[in-house]
Amino acid sequence: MRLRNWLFHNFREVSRLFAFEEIDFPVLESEALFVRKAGEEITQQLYNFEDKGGRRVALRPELTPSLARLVLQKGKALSFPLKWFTIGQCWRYERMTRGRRREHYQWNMDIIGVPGIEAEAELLSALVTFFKNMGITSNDVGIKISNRKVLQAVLSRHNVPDDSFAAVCVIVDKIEKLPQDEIKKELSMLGVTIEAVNGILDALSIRSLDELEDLIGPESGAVADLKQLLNLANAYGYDDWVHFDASIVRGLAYYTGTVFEGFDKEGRLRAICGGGRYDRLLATFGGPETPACGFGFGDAVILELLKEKGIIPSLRLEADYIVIALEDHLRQPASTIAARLRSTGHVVDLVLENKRLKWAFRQAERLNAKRMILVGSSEWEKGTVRVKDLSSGDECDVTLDDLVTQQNYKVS
Ligand SMILES: OCc1cccc(Br)n1
Repeated sequence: MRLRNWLFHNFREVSRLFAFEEIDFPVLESEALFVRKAGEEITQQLYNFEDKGGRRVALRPELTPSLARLVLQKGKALSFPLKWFTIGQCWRYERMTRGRRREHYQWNMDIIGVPGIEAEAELLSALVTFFKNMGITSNDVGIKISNRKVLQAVLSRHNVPDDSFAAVCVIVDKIEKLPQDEIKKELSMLGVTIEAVNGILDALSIRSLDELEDLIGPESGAVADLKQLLNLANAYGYDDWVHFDASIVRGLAYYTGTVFEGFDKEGRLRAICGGGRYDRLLATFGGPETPACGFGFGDAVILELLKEKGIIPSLRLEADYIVIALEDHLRQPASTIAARLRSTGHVVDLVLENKRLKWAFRQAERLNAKRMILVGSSEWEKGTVRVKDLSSGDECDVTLDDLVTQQNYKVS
């Protein structure tokens, strides 16, 4: 929990810095929100069931569809653009034999209502800010960016029907995970000719925007968008973090334009985060055409990376005081002392049972307590308590008022 809270605090800090509003949605949604026909792994592993009311429901596998539903539900009450973020638990149903987690937490930031590439540039800046705040450099992590319009241009050149586009993207996203003949087989099952498949593979191997311009020309706007995105990256000061890479398509069906993916440069981990533009999603839920883009950032890979880099701080509990009544009849004064110290903002661990002093010293170590307050009858009869500094061992007797106001005494 300390690790998770530290990570989420950093997610929240970046979201706050970018003036994004936190939102939340139910973990349990109507199954229909996630049913899509593009063959995505995320929809094939839906943690879905029928509830006692006979409803088809699912534990959400991602957050973006819920966001789209909320935007539509709020409708005219919203003033665009929306800059929303959330951190939410997501689920999938994996066979346990695969030994993979069925739940994880995802940080999402989304900008709704901005058609321009400025929205993507802002989201990428948030990602880079997060990485830098965590002590990660552009030598450790990069962000590959591309645009699905590249694939769209290639497919239309080969007369692949538009309604296969999403399914083709889902298959092409697996290009580095499956053998090439498996990819070719799955694509040909979609009616993609072998010429088209080779056209796709050629396009994905492009590594420069000039090459891309030669291949698809200026019509789709992909080259212009990517050039402007790289210019904005330079203006923000994160150009050394982002690279055009045509092989990036991402595996979610609803992306329509820019796509991006954070990766570790040692190439040992799965994608750290990913996102893109999804201008059609709200329309598919019956809403108006609404430009939108966002990213998802899971809690698993980033923690693996931070552990590998050895940059997770020691997340120790830090108590100021541990208070112990040395005899049972002193329990009430001990409670009064703890309450008075806490009312002035001090972190106090009050020993609640009859414990030996040896136990209290071990507890103090566990809590990294700075001082111990020993409430003993002879001191208490004189209106004082014994304060012991747990690093120097020095101690002195102090009245309760001096203890709370930290005046008229010094124990180093
Ligand atoms: O990123 C895919 C995913 C979705 C839900 C739960 C888990 Br674990 N992983």
